[in-house]
Amino acid sequence: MEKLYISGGNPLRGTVTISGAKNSAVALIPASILAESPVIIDNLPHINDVEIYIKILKELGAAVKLEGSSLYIDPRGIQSKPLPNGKVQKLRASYYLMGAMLGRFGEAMIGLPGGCNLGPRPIDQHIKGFEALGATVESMDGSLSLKATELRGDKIYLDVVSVGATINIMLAAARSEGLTIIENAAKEPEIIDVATLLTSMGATIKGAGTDVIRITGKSKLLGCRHSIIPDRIEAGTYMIAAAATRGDVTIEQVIPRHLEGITAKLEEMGIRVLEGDESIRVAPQKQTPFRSVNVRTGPYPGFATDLQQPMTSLLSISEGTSVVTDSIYAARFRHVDELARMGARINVEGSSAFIEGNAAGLRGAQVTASDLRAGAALVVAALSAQGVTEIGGVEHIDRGYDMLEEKLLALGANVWRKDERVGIHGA
Ligand SMILES: CC(=O)N[C@H]1[C@@H](OP(=O)(O)OP(=O)(O)OC[C@H]2O[C@@H](n3ccc(=O)[nH]c3=O)[C@H](O)[C@@H]2O)O[C@H](CO)[C@@H](O)[C@@H]1O
Ligand SMILES: C=C(OP(=O)(O)O)C(=O)O
Repeated sequence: MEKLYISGGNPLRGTVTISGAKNSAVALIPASILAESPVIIDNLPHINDVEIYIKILKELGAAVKLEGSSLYIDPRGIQSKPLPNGKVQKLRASYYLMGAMLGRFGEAMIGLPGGCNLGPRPIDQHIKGFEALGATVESMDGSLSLKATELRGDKIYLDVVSVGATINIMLAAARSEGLTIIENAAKEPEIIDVATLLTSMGATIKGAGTDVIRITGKSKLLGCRHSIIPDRIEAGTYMIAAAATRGDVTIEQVIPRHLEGITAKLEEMGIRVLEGDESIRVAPQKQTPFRSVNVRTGPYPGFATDLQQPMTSLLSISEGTSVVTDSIYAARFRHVDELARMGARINVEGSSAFIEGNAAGLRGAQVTASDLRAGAALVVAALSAQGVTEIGGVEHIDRGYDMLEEKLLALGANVWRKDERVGIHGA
């Protein structure tokens, strides 16, 4: 069992380069299934979710080669096979196999997805979309079976703004006959990224990034080359970590517009953030305590729920009371009890955390990450704390942070990983 150790208190200083976005990568890889010639995806992050997806594609019969950060996928050998359990349960984004396999073969049998345990995460809107396109969807023994003799475009109004449903419907619609219109679509940058790939493959997609997306499908899509957008959640995590350690960090290879939600909140706390064209700097701070703020998560361009947990750590070391409300995942507060072990004072009521900030800071402790961003929250807290923090549940963090220790070490953090069975890496 691996653990991450952080001896806190070092201000992070220097530059860090952000990797390609996890939530794009895990949609672009299955999107390649729809093509009838090779797809090359550049700027691929080296994270566990991507590794699992590569294995799934190989299992389906694709020829896949990873060279550095470029992934070559030849989807021609892919066969329609059931994937009831196993790897699909290890990540959330395995649900994209439903849209992609349905689009390519007119059938799919996929186990229900895994991913972070954030409370209920239904996929009824995905199913509603597939049914509107002409598929019959049946639930059996923890899997969904989808079948369509013909996929035909339709108008689909999403009852809930959903990233996954928007992308999944786009995938199936890209190989459907005629026009599909998604209303009340999600507007996250990763949706534009997937639309760009599908357009390069030959589909016609208008309106991605707005709440109405129009997709005109093609019976045959071809391969292409595509570079993944920067990971705004990884970037936001480093911004928060820089502030929490009162460091001076330039975060490179980002799209600052994608970071407006977090930038605005940091500035409201009195933290200096300087925007470049493709970089963002969290500059040295005055020694006065950070101000408390209230945060409410929302669909993009609102404050990202995936940054709510690390933000809670920063607010724990600010002055005054902050209220953090997660309107996307009401139960996304499993990090709170762990932060309490480090001295944070947080009460959760309903979908809100009431944080009594303590500018004197946190102290190292033994903690466990229950999910990916809970892990990020604990890393931020540990970097700022006095003493050593031992973080378990590292496998969750590895789902989404590319070269975390290497990047933190280069910024001056004192971090190492220990596998109880083998010894120490990266000290
Ligand atoms: C792989 C991936 O991209 N994961 C992201 C994606 O997850 P994911 O795509 O699973 O999240 P959604 O955008 O679908 O979920 C948003 C909200 O809609 C609800 N909902 C969703 C679908 C549905 O059919 N029915 C329904 O009720 C969910 O329970 C949630 O409350 O967006 C989330 C919200 O930005 C992020 O936290 C995740 O990092
Ligand atoms: C919730 C997340 O991921 P997933 O949807 O893949 O579980 C996340 O990236 O914070």
